[in-house]
Amino acid sequence: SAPSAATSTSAFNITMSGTAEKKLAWALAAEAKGKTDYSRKHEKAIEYGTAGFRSKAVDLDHVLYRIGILAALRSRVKGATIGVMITASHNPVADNGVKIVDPSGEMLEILWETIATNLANVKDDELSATIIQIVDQEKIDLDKPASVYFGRDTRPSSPHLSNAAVEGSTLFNASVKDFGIVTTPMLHYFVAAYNSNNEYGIPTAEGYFSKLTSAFRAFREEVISERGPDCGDYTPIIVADMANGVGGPAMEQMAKHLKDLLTFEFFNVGEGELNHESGADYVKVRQTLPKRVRIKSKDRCVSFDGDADRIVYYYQDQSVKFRLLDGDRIASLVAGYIKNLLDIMGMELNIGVVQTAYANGASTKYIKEVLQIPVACVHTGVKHLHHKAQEFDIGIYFEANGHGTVLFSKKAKVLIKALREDKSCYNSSVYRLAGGKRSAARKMLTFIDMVNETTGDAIADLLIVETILHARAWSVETWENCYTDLPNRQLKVTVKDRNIIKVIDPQCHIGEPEGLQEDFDRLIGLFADGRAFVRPSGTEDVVRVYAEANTQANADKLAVHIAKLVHQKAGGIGDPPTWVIQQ
Ligand SMILES: CC(=O)N[C@H]1[C@@H](OP(=O)(O)O)O[C@H](CO)[C@@H](O)[C@@H]1O
Ligand SMILES: [Mg+2]
Repeated sequence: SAPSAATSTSAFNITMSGTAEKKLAWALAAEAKGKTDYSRKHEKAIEYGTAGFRSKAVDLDHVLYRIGILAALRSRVKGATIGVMITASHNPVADNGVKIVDPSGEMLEILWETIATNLANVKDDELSATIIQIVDQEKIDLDKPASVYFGRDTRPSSPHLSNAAVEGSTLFNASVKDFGIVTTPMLHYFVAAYNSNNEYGIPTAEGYFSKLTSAFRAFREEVISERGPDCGDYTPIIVADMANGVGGPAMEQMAKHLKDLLTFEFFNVGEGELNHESGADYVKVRQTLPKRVRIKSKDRCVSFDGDADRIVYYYQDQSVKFRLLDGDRIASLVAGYIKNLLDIMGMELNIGVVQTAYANGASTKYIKEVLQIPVACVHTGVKHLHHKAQEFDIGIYFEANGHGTVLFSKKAKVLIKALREDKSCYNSSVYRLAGGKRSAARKMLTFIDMVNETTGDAIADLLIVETILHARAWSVETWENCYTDLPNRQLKVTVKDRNIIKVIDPQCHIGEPEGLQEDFDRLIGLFADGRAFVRPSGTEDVVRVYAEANTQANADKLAVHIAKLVHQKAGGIGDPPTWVIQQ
């Protein structure tokens, strides 16, 4: 409705328009409800970190309520639907968290992270003033409609926290749609699809599964029509560890769509504790099989994380040795295949891979030197990778932990479509038309429909990996033979204040404490192929240590030495780290 004429209120003795009245009334109501139902019960500050707010679930009531309010405000600023996902991803089951999804499905704009952090931390009786401040600063028109989509993971605390957020949004007059238990990438997709007026897809679970699986099927048919049904060393059987998270129900639904093409053997689909001794993070960090999974030698296995935005592959070789194919491997596989299609199409698009310091040095070398594709290194956190990848016509980004996707620019899509349709850009200097090219263009376009361009998506990534392995007629071993990983080790160190450590660049060189980088450098110099760095985690109260070297024993040794230095120079808590304890 239109703002009403200016009025004055005796209580505040100021002249206000209808919107100002509404602002005050809503802000006061929010504060009153906050005090009674969602009060801030502790003094611990919380920060919108690498992946939103994360903490012990019991500390989050007020945060979720306030984020519900913020989402309703953000929706008005953007004139679009905003997403709120309640999850703490791979964290233990007692944790929880929340992230906000912006209109085109990407992570919340960085400027608003500060606004969110401030709103989450103010005292109960400062809530109305803070809300008013946000409304004024961002010039938010409360007469505009607002719409918020909600999703949550399988944590026992999630329904309650979701309700808190829904109440916040409802109080600010947002229309609310709760998708219940969904994967994080599904919620990103729903938001993007709805805001695109269904151009990106239909914003329902069925719309999501049918978009991805139709593309998967179409791609297979294209490959089979070209080369026949023989797919060499590729086998369509996958052992899948779902970490007792949202991946279980989602994958079971997806598998139904593709039961004639892929066979799954599922483990950890909800019978046990979330992320406990299973899941992508457990497998990646420990470099070992998840528990409660039965596999035979050479079975191709995957693990998702708790909210199904990460995937890692692995298998056991003939000598029962665990072999990991992580996010770096997926990036290499995808980049190599896309480059190949571009070569067939004769299309000179600007393609790049985005990694972080956690990428295995061997993968970076392979992508640069063998695939001849440029590699960019950015700070940890998907938002950084996503933004960097947008600078390319085709940007492939993956964190080593298996979180990533592929982004295609508008220009890339238009050119590839034109080539497939053999119309508008015919004879353009960008490409030459010849036999086989249109088939490659068709493949690229179905590939684009199969990836989730809004964020890393374990289900979509599984489908693209399976597609490429099938198209290349590769086994998991052929894939692994592309390059040999440098042995590496990750450790955690608990310190009094992890933010004492300041990194100055994406490679994580240390700015503070002073002199620590020089100590690291001296140590690293003693190890062949040595590389090591530390950074404060954005999701856990620890400093993370990463080291790689020519042998596993050396990588372990380097990691422990670096961890000891951190403990010593940055206020370590408890005993200095040793490898035995960390295991
Ligand atoms: C080494 C590592 O895997 N770090 C993860 C982890 O962040 P930290 O800031 O390292 O806690 O969680 C993030 C969110 O899932 C993910 O983006 C990131 O890659
Ligand atoms: Mg996750």
